[in-house]
Amino acid sequence: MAQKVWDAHVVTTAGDGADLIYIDLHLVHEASSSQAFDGLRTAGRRVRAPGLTLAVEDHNVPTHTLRITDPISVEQLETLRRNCAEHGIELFRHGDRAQGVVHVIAPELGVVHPGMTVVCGDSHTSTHGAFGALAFGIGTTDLEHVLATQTLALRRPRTMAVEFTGRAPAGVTAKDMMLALLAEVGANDAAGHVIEYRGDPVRELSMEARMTMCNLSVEAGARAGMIAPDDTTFAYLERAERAPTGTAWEDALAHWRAHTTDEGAVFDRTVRLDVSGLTPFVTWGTNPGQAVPLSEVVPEPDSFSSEPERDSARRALRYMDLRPGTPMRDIPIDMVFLGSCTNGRVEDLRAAADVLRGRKLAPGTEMLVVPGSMAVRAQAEAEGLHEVFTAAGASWRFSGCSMCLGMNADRVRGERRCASTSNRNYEGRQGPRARTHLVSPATAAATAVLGRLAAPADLEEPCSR
Ligand SMILES: CC(C)[C@H](C(=O)O)[C@@H](O)C(=O)O
Ligand code: SF4
Repeated sequence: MAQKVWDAHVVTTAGDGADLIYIDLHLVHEASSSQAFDGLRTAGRRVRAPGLTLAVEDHNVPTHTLRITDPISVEQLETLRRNCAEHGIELFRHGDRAQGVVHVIAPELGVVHPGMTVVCGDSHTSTHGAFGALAFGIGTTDLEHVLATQTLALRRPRTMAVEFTGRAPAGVTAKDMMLALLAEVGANDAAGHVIEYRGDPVRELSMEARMTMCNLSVEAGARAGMIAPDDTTFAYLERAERAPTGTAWEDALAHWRAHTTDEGAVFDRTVRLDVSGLTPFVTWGTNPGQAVPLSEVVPEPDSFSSEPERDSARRALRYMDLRPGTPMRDIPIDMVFLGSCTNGRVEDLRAAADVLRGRKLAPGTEMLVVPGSMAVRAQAEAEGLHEVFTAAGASWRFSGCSMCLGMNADRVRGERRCASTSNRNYEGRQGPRARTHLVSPATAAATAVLGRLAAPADLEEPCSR
């Protein structure tokens, strides 16, 4: 599938083993685009295809208010606004009905289609592979190149199949499947590859869950992650605001159906993972692959097979202030963050609300609920989910990247410990000394109620510990 999309987009060979490939959609946000626009201006160039470029304010926006006062945010957002106005690029501004995290709004609008090439100056562009698009993050130089030419010179990536087998037990989400995969393959194992997620457990996932899965591809070091389009994909797109209609829809469908992997196709690598025995996963360390089932204990660094892994585990435990052998369920949590382009879609909010309904946050625990987009926020409010969150004692916010990374007002203060539905648990990611445990939305909600890492099942057995 990745190769077919690639082949369909080669404009010419670019020398040095690279191809010049055409880019169908370029997504832009304030945190990574300003230098590229400056470069364009210095070179006296214009944006070649403003109509294929879409910009949004997400990383720097406050989520507690629609007023922006922080001077750095003001400058970043004003720069983006000027750049978009100068080049005629559509921009979704903080507070707009369709604003949100870039990787949440583009699929929602229906502008990401199977077989497309999609880029953004952002590593989690891999999210869009859930639609069978070849979507990947790019750096500033490439960003300027795409703005100027709508093409990119790249070497053809290698391919990797991740075959999920078996049947995921109830309560095991795409997030858990991916944390289990990352624990198995490690944080950089898929470098240079485009992953295709395959197998019945993938086919059974909703589009939201497929986006969670592809989003996390980059945490295995992969260039991109993809899932072949099927009826689930088409049904999602058919409802989207900007999807093709009428005969254009019929034509599009015929085209999209062709963008799947041929039977018997050979991948450069294949990894298999049986999901039948999985239970909710959580991270204990400072990379997303340092994860274990919630039912286990903090691992002993010496139990890892290589010295780099042992060393990384030792450093992680020091930063996380954890001792080997501690049951994961005994780890107290101060803050819970529900949101991000990994798990900030309406299905994620529903899963957390189902757990929180009629319950309260543990005393001393704070929870931030940040919808991935204003559309998610509106849908959640139409379903009354915001009332469930606020009744439980959580803070209900406007949309943005928020506490996923410490680039705006939402941060984990001091050395507090946060259970987060986002995708990265690096040192300082959520605040200078913040300690992050990556979890699914359901695990996040149960954790908020008990004030320690917990799964929803733990709430039903109050006397079990
Ligand atoms: C700021 C941005 C470029 C960055 C990324 O590339 O992913 C951010 O979105 C992240 O998640 O770390
Ligand atoms: S929500 Fe987090 S991971 Fe996603 S784009 Fe924003 S900062 Fe990056």
